Amino acid sequence: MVKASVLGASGGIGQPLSLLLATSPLVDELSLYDVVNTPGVGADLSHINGTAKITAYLPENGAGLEKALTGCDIVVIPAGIPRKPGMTRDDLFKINAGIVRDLVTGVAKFCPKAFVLVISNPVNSTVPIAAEILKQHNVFDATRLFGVTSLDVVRASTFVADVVGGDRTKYRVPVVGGHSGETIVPLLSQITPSVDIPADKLDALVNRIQFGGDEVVKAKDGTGSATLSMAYAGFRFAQALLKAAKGETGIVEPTYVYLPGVEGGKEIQEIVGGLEFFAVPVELGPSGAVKATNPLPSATDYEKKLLNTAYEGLKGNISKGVEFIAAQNSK
Ligand SMILES: NC(=O)c1ccc[n+]([C@@H]2O[C@H](COP(=O)([O-])OP(=O)(O)OC[C@H]3O[C@@H](n4cnc5c(N)ncnc54)[C@H](O)[C@@H]3O)[C@@H](O)[C@H]2O)c1
Ligand SMILES: O=C(O)C[C@H](O)C(=O)O
Repeated sequence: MVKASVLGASGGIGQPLSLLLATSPLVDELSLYDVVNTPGVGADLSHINGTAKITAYLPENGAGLEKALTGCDIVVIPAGIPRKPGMTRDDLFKINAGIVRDLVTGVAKFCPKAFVLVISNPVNSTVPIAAEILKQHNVFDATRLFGVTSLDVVRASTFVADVVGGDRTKYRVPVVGGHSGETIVPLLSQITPSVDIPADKLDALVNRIQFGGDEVVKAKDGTGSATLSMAYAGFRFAQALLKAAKGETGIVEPTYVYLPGVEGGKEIQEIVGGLEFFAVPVELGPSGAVKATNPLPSATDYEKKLLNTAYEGLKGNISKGVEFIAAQNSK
């Protein structure tokens, strides 16, 4: 019996992500939680003749979150405001930091052993916030907390195929670092199946992967950011985790994790200048993150330059999240 929950289920990502989870044979119960509209979204999804039972909750002064989360094995969090043109993901911190703090407090209380998948931006900071909250409640297990960076991986496969041709579903690109602009580092020298990116196309391709989110924000012209591709990517990661939890082996997906708490992470932490959070391809298993793989030593000189820039950006983003919680504790 697998219970999944989507927090922010009525939103642009939440609805299509919930649709995908509702039709997954790996989910037995899907609980939808949002501050608005979950009765309607829940009624709608409950007419699908899938295997998942659909439940839907509004806050009800805290009781709704408790009911949504109790018994959950996996919690996906796309709650929070999206960007408008001209904004950075960090501009979302002011509002989304508090939303993630409160929702993860619910996770700590009502389903402390669940896998937690954070989509809400800025991921580089909201995942450290989630970790601090779970630590505060003495339930932090780094192998169960994931920043979802799958959209960068999905985009990388698509954009590589746009440049070199071939089957876009087959390219696997290790994308490491974080999830914003220059903290997103695609290791294009390690694509499988291997491809040669023409030297004169490399800068533009890397830039497109790093700033792919901006393309959508611009095209949506003030109405939000990527939702459908994000739902696809978020479902892809959730599904990988659920398959691994059921015992399927050999599943490796890039994700933003707390390095010191994942096997293989400490050695990566030394390379990335001591950063505690970093996205790398992670082997998934029944308990979540089984092993962080380390593609960094094989990075080309070109990629090492990108990595150095990413380290700088991430450092500030991570401490901003950690300090946000520390400041609240000292009040
Ligand atoms: N990780 C990624 O790759 C990635 C990709 C795309 C978007 N995002 C981020 O995901 C977030 C959501 O984007 P969206 O387009 O779905 O936004 P949206 O505004 O369409 O939906 C957000 C939903 O969150 C709900 N919400 C707000 N506060 C809440 C709370 N306290 N509890 C529960 N629900 C709450 C809102 O009611 C809304 O339904 C944004 O922060 C966006 O930047 C991340
Ligand atoms: O660009 C955004 O703000 C949303 C998301 O992080 C994305 O990469 O599409």
